[in-house]
Amino acid sequence: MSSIWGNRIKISIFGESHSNAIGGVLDGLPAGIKIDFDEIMVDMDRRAPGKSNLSTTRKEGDIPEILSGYFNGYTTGTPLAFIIKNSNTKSSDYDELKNLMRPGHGDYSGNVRYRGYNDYRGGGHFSGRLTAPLVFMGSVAKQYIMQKKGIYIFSRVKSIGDIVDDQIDFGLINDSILLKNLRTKKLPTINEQKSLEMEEYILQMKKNGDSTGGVIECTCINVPTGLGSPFFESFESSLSHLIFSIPSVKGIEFGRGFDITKLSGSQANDEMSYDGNTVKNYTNNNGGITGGITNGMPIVFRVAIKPTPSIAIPQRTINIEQCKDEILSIKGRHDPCIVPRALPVVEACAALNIFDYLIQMEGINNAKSK
Ligand SMILES: Cc1cc2nc3c(=O)[nH]c(=O)nc-3n(C[C@H](O)[C@H](O)[C@H](O)COP(=O)(O)O)c2cc1C
Ligand SMILES: C=C(O[C@@H]1CC(C(=O)O)=C[C@@H](OP(=O)(O)O)[C@H]1O)C(=O)O
Repeated sequence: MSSIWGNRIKISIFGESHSNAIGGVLDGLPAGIKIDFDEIMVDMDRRAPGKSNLSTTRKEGDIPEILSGYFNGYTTGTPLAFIIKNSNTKSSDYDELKNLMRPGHGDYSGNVRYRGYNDYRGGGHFSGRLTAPLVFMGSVAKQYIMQKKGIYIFSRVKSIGDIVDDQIDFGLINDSILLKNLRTKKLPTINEQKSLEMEEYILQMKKNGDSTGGVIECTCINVPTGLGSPFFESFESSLSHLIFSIPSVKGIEFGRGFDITKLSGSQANDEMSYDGNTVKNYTNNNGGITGGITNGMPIVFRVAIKPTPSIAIPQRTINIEQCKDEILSIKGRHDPCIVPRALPVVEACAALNIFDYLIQMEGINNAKSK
């Protein structure tokens, strides 16, 4: 099935951008987790539409309504089911898009895949809106892994177009980076001047009726050593599976990523030492994962987000009703850049992946062994 993920936990999402509601089910949660809804709303608001001039103008509260699995302030251990209402739909924006396929969106491939039965309004089930349930479930996972293991996840905008933020030395993640309180910012960067340049660039693209993409860098610290497996259940592969579920993602790289190929072995290897009882690496070129298994260093990965497909600049496309070529200029409400709203979604995927493996590890550690 296409909308379910997980091994130890199972998550599923449902709904369409213009249906009554979207939602999800998170199954496999331990009983007795206290959920802080104020904390969850911080992440929901970071993703929600209509919050800034860098976003689509559609306005939604994005308040999750719990249907089951939660009682007297704690998870019950049974499936946590919830909905998020859709209210500010404007389906007339999509009248002509029933037959005119938006280049870069899922309209044509989705029409073929679902034999024309797909709900095309607002992108239907293909919409970036379906990332709201992911953020809710990821936020619950974040709270669990933070409370249990002190795992902390943060992300920043690494680049927008050709504007690139400063490098972080991932061998040396320290409080000064964490204290920058990245998640309160509109376009979180390490170098604040870069953030201003990025904003200006996005607004220029918006004015031109165009859009832009960028790269998100996500870091997870205090992740225990030993999560993952070699081959098919490597930590990287399950995380990539989730990350590629985010509409608009075109790539992911870990640690030094593709650039590691430019180093020699002696430069690329992360040399090791004991720090008391803890094993540390002097560098983190492998992004905290070796052999498909976490090695105790921060997990560091970057996600490539393409430019928003729906743009006002006229583009060539097809009319599937009349089987002819046409020119399309899209007039609805769209994000000039998806990156700022996708940050909490990327963090949610990281949290859910860690959560899934932690539950497995705790099962293994609780089992009797010789
Ligand atoms: C948070 C978020 C917001 C998005 N907003 C828009 C949007 O306003 N307009 C648009 O055309 N695509 C938007 N997208 C991207 C499309 O949903 C996506 O490009 C489309 O489903 C096709 O999937 P693909 O890009 O993975 O091939 C958004 C994606 C996300 C994650
Ligand atoms: C509503 C959201 O973003 C939407 C994502 C989206 C798309 O094609 O992905 C298209 C737009 O939908 P509409 O045309 O209905 O305004 C965005 O506004 C959201 O993410 O919550």
